Amino acid sequence: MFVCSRVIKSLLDGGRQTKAALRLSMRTMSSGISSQYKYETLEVSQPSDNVLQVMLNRPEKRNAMNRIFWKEMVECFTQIDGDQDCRAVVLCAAGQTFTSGLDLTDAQEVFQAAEDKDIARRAFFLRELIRGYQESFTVIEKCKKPVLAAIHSACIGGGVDMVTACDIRYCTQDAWFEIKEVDIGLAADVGTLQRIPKIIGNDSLVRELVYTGRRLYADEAKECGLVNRVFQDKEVMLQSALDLAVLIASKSPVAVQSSKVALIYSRDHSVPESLDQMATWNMSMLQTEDIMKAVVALMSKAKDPPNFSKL
Ligand SMILES: CC/C=C\C=C\CC(=O)SCCNC(=O)CCNC(=O)[C@H](O)C(C)(C)COP(=O)(O)OP(=O)(O)OC[C@H]1O[C@@H](n2cnc3c(N)ncnc32)[C@H](O)[C@@H]1OP(=O)(O)O
Repeated sequence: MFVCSRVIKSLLDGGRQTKAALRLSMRTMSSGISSQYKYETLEVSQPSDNVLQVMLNRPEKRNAMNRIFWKEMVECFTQIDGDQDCRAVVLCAAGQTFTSGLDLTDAQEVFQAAEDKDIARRAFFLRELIRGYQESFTVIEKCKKPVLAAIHSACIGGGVDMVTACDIRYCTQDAWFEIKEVDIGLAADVGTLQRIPKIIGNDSLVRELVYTGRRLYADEAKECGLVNRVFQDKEVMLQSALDLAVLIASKSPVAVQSSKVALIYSRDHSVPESLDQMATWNMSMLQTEDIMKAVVALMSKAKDPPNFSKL
């Protein structure tokens, strides 16, 4: 009886919330998502309900990562994490190149700022700087909404750091990846070395790529598991990435976002620790109305997915 009344209540609430959500989403679309997400190096759009597209937008510089970009990534993904209307994100890039990585001209100026400091102060400055740049991509992992990277053409240096922090990677047939840092005399320091071994699970290949800076082309990237799908061109890839984001956004946000948190936790912890985290997490999440809604929809063979409330 209790379960039954909860089901009916949740269905009724769902109806009310659908209308409210529809009104809000119409309002959002009419006021324009770009007025809520104002960035210089990133263009944010809403291609579909509950889905945001974040596009690197310095095509004339091949989307090189300058200091504004490093700052805006943190602001943008923090904003997305708190955006109840967003349930999945597509990360793509404008122009002919996905990204040429670190903006070498800008970086030179940034490093020069510490030149006249004493050696210890310069070291502290650089440490803070690197920690800040690391955060620009870790924020993708901290954002509970799944982030799908749609990569075309060149993905160099910092680009590999960035996409390895994403949940899912698609690329075009003409895509190539380059862990370029060795060629500019440094060890990659903003995420690639920490994340890529866990993604492709081939230590020998990782070391080859890291020590040589050679290009990894689309087919090999798929073969080793860096990407899971390769598309003939950018347009087809973006449509497929959007379709996937829409599908993810149709699921319970409680289920999807809890899964992301658990997957990242378990990557960094032992199986027993991760099972414990899962049990503690789900002792709250199992009480969600989403389970009831999903089960009712499943059992009644509903054509459309249930309307899950904002999270
Ligand atoms: C704390 C440290 C944190 C992060 C560290 C990350 C490390 C890295 O990212 S290492 C990788 C650094 N990047 C590179 O070495 C790539 C350099 N660029 C290229 O190889 C090429 O530009 C290209 C990406 C292959 C594209 O070639 P093409 O299509 O022929 O374009 P270009 O004519 O070369 O460039 C057009 C325009 O963009 C400027 N530009 C390109 N890349 C960068 C860059 N990385 N930094 C700054 N500017 C870049 C280039 O200078 C041109 O500018 P103009 O004003 O038009 O001359």
